[in-house]
Amino acid sequence: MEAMGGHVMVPLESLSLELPNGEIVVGYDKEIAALKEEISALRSKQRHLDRRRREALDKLIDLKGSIRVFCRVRPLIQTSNLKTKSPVTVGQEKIAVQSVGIKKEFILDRVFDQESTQEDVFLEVKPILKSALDGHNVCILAYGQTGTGKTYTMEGTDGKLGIVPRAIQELFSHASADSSSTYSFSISMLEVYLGSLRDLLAPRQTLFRHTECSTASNISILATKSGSVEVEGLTDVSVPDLKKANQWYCRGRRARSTSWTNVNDVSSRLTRITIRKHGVTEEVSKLWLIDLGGSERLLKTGASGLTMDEGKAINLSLSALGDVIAALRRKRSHVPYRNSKLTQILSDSLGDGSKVLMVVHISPSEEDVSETVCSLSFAERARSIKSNKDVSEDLKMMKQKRLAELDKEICNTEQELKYVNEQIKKDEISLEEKKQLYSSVCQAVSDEKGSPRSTLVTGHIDATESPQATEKPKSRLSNGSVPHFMSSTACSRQRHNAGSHSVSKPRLTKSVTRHPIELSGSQSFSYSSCKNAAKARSVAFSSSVPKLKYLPVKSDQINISSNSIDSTAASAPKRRESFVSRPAQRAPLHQHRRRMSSLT
Ligand SMILES: Nc1ncnc2c1ncn2[C@@H]1O[C@H](COP(=O)(O)OP(=O)(O)OP(=O)(O)O)[C@@H](O)[C@H]1O
Repeated sequence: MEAMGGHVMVPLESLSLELPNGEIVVGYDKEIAALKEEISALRSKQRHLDRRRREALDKLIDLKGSIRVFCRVRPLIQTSNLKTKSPVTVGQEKIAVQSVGIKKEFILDRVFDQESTQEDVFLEVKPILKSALDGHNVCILAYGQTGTGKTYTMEGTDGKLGIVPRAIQELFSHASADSSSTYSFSISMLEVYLGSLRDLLAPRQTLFRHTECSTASNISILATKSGSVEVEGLTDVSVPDLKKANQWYCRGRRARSTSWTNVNDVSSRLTRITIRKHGVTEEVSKLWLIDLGGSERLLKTGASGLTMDEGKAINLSLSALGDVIAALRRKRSHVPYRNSKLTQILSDSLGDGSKVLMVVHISPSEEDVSETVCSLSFAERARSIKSNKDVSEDLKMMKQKRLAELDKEICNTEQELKYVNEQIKKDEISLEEKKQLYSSVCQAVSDEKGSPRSTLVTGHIDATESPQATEKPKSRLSNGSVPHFMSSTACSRQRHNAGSHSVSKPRLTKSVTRHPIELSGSQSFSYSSCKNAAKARSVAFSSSVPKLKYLPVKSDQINISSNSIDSTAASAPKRRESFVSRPAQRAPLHQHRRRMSSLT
């Protein structure tokens, strides 16, 4: 505090605030600095945990195989009263087909029986979605004979949502829970029919089935030098929230079902979600969700004409996909992506660093048994991991143990991350509240009418009777009902008890800390005006927000007016921010002394 023309100058950082309940708020800057420090430490922990989680997930997926194949058996649809035994027997990772002249067993990564629910399937899909959020390109494909449930698995029905709507939901919920990064998503949908591509989200849909199909698409596939693929001309809609994403997804579904009538079984439908993760660097990844055309063989259907062409096209597309997967599995240097439109589009999402999940669908009916065997043979070939039957028991056990360890590590890290994320959110809210409170005080200063150099009346101090109290307040501990930083001082409690008349007078309190109020160096506080401003402002504040009340004076910084020099004056730091008292509002010295002593 300095003396200026008979006015007492109080360092701005000495400011304290009084809450409506009489509590005194002190040490704001320390609180804010501590919070900032804590948030920064939590963020660094968050990055560390996220790295650990990613590494564990990568290892887990690699160990499980970057091309995983599941099988789902559709429930039996009874076409006649004749009850026949299903040729299919299902285990957890095993499926046996037994019929006249057929006895085969297939090993896959996971088999879902007829009773499996959409939730069961999605639970197994979830880890791969995390991989997509971590920056890997991911492909989830539904393969199988017509009518075996591909669309049911991918899209689902109203009450039983399939993988696509659940995945969209999961992406948004993950993005909102992850405070370490921000994500943005966009969606595209297209259909591949007879080797042509159709944009399902284009503003106007072109209906074509026969001659138009070769000319209707203006989509072209471009491979960039870096190996990524651009589908030029394909509509890509940015979706800021789940609602918008669902709206566009439904629109794409409608476009598909209303335009190319009756081609659903011979066309492949692709939904692409582009994930942008904004952090220090931007990571872009693609999540492809694909409902492939029916895989039945042409000979069986006895097709001719257009149906024959459609069958050939889908067969070409599926066999090209099979060839690509086989080449990838065998780690061949040449992967034949160019053999079909489908594999060209997916070329950067099936290869190195990508994760592929294929859900092969089969019918439990006796009449479909040969198609079932074909589909399962395709499935087994596609797996990147050798069948367990070729692996020794010891190795199997070791693998299971390692998988369980990684699973546990991911689970624990996610728990820790969840806790850290919540803590960051809480701290950020708390920090924001404190900053707002401070900015309100600053606003009170700038509201000072007329003068940019606002003044704060602190009371007159006689040269001979400078305050002696220099000790810190004994306790600022919370009484439990308010945060600890808002605990009352002895002074506030005394004043609160003393009645309202004393409240109206300017007071001196000890300041404990500096307050980093963002004022220009020339600004200072006027007690009276601030009090009024703060009172007025308290309408806008929540009821718990304090009004400016106190005139904190750091006693060891108290300086005396020009003609009476305090002994501490020489050592007192001179600050540009100061509060100047007005003689008319000076408090008698004895009042001041009493108050100062009450602080001890
Ligand atoms: N797991 C299941 N649970 C209950 N109903 C199912 C299941 N799988 C398929 N269905 C039903 O079987 C019928 C055929 O399924 P769906 O249309 O999904 O087959 P699809 O393989 O997509 O056929 P397409 O190749 O013609 O598109 C639908 O009525 C669907 O609701």
